[in-house]
Amino acid sequence: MYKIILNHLFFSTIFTPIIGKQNLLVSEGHEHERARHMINPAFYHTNLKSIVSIITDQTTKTIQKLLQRSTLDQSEQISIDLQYQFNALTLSVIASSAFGSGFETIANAQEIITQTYGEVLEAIIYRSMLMINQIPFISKFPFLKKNIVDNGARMISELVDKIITDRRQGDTTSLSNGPDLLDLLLSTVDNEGKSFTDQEIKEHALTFVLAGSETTGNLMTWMFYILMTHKDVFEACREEVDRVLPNDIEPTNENLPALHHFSSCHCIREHVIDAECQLRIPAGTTITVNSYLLHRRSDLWPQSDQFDYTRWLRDPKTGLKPKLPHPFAYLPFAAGPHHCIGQNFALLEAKIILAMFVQRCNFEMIPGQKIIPDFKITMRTKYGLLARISKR
Ligand code: HEM
Repeated sequence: MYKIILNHLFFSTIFTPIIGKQNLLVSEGHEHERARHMINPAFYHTNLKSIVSIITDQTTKTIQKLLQRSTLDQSEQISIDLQYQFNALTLSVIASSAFGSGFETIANAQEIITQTYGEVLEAIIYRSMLMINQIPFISKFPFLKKNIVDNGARMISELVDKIITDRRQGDTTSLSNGPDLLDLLLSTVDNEGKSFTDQEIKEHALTFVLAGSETTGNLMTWMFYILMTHKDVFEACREEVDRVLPNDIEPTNENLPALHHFSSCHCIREHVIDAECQLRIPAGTTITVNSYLLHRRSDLWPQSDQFDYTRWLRDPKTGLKPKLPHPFAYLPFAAGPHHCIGQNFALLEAKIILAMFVQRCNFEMIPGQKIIPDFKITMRTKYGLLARISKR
């Protein structure tokens, strides 16, 4: 048996222009271990409690905006692209959690994070697909969207510098009733009592925004695709939310644990992991696990191509989670030292968004559209997910 050491070349070459090199996603070895140790506590369940109000606030705003749009013209059948909306919502949740009130008060902050950040990412992915980013010599030539990457990255960097300075000076605060991710990054220290530098803080915050927006946005999109195509799943969720959160009560830390159905989410993502396996693979080899196929292996999962949330429900007698068919059979958040640090954050966020939409809205899919998975690091729907939303 060989321990396979992972090489994060893929992430470092592709995302460096926007997140730099001193962050969890890209760093390795001692630097990564130190940062992980310093940041881990922010994502413990107890510390995430203060994020709940940010998620409910942002979700309430999105629902209000969508319902207003859908009632503007009753005669017209307004169709809404849920993929676009969920990606925007999850981006505003993570940006509000990472940057606090600076995200709302600093001029152009929202525009830079929601628009410029997206444009830079798109340009980076475009250039990576053409292998430009991966060849340092060619990546310096001023063509194929290089100006979008350079100018956008500079604007984002200057904005986050200002956000950090403002928070240090006490000009901005967390948007929740407790410390946010920026507070944690500013206050945490390593074993020798050393804090992160401002450059490290900036890169970690930008990495949270990068790693924590579209991933969860796509999860929501696929969840709503399931709800709109599986009436039984939708009804089970609605029955539960009406029982646990009647009369549009907002999700809180107290009532969230009673939403059992909403904890059963499936996520799909291409990624690389550390693993032990029975193949002889030279040390240092980069391996990519196709989690889409892994999660559909019929030798591991009964009725593997069916969506069945009941396979994730806890045993009603013991309260225990169901046992996996193999420790590495389910890897939406990867495994090993680089596994997703934001897993608890993502599942908490998904649960709240799902519960509030099911509680307050009716939605149906626009007929005749093609839903085609599109693999670009994460898995989106190629043409979005068009739906009609109305007030319940
Ligand atoms: C459904 C949503 C999500 C999925 C499916 C997901 C999946 C993953 C996966 C597979 C990795 C490992 C990548 C690798 O092998 O290097 C990862 C890493 C990471 N994720 Fe997530 N993620 C999600 C949400 C989030 C959120 C909400 C945050 C932040 C709040 C976040 C922050 C990170 C960070 C910082 C890393 C790098 C960790 C490290 O290398 O030490 N993720 N994620």
